[in-house]
Amino acid sequence: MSLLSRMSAPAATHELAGLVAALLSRPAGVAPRGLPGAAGLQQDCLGGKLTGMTGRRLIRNPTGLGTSAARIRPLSITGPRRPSAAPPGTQGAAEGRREPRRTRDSSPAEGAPRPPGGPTGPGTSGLRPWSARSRGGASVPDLYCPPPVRDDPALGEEVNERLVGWAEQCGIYEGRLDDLRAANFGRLLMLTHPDTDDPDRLLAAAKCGLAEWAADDHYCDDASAGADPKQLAPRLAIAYAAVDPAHLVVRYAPELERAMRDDPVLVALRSAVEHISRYATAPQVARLQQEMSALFGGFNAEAGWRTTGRLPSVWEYLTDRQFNSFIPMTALIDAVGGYELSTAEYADPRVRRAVRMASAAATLVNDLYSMSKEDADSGFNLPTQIAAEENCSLAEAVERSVQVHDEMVHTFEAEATTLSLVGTPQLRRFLAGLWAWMGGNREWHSTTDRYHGARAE
Ligand SMILES: CC(C)=CCC/C(C)=C(/C)COP(=O)(O)OP(=O)(O)O
Repeated sequence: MSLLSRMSAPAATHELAGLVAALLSRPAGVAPRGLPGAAGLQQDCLGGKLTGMTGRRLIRNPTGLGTSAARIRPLSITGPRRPSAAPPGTQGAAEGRREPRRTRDSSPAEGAPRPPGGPTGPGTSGLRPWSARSRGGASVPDLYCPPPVRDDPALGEEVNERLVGWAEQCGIYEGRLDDLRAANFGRLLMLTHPDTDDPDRLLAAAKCGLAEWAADDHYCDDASAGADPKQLAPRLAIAYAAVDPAHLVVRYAPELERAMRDDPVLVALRSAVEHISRYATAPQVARLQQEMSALFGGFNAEAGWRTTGRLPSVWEYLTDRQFNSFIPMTALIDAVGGYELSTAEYADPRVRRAVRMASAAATLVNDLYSMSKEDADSGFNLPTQIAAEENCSLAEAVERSVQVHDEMVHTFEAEATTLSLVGTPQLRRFLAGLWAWMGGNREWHSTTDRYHGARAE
């Protein structure tokens, strides 16, 4: 019996649950009475004054000529399937852009499809326990995590097939396409972005995620796929140029271009960013680039630990996991959903904190589920770092890792709740999107062959 199989998934009860459910069904800026943490709203983390509990928003909705498309109705991610608007300012702007085929509307309606796990949104997990899902008899870790909002295997399958075809064209995971198909990254995207049913939007985001994973596998983790810590930093510098184009003078540009075409990881990164740019606005693409730059910095830290043979301390590892995390994937939540969170709001330190907490917690889910695979790859994960530093058994270290995860999720939940009061409808929708992302991420990790297939066992 594996370590993970001895842990059971409990009811994710939480005192905020009912209040947050009430909050998410209200218009922005209207607080339910007695919301825990409301006092913290009076002051932001830098000591500055917030605009007030029930008053103005963190960022005002845009007003004036031409801004009506940027306003959206209050969030309900359990709404019916109807075509939604393209991201503000992007309609038909790029050649080849496809409109969403099926995208979920944000308005509630009678008879709307209910998510498999019951009520959703930050805080609502306490309303319905997330039931343990087992595979081959193994139960999941005891994690505080929402349920998936939507599980549509056919949609996941469609995205996955197209994704594997694209990977083959790029040349990533050569000779391992069957493993790639079985990992079912298409399902991950279907589960984590429930506010669109458009396979092409999901595919665009899936390509970004898979290209990031390919950089991790081919450059960082998997020596049999070419990973070499000594080569990592210069490789990543060039890889960043695939994400955010470098502009060389005429004499040298062809050599860079050749390098971009010769390396499957670079081909994948460039192609993925090109595809998502059909749906994302320029500020959304810039956000993705910024998060990928930080991701690559995190990859470099791991390579440093590998080459020096020094294990990171737990605080150091957790700091790296703030950047070397799923944050480039969560950064696309609004672009995939067909709306836009403004740069100003995404950059607000309180929003950054919430986004980092949620994305890092989702990454710790990866640490817990991928432990056996990482042992084989000599990769890093939180339980291993805790066991080494705190001189405890791996089982105890797993329990402590779960506590770290749960604290982050609780923190996100409370802070997302308060941010929802002062933010725009787009922010509220984005925060609910993060919550949904965490639920879908956990579901995928508990079922994917990447961590439960023959190689992982
Ligand atoms: C954004 C993205 C998909 C990056 C890939 C690296 C990353 C942040 C992971 C969570 C993958 O983690 P890890 O390196 O531990 O890989 P496996 O768990 O072995 O799949």
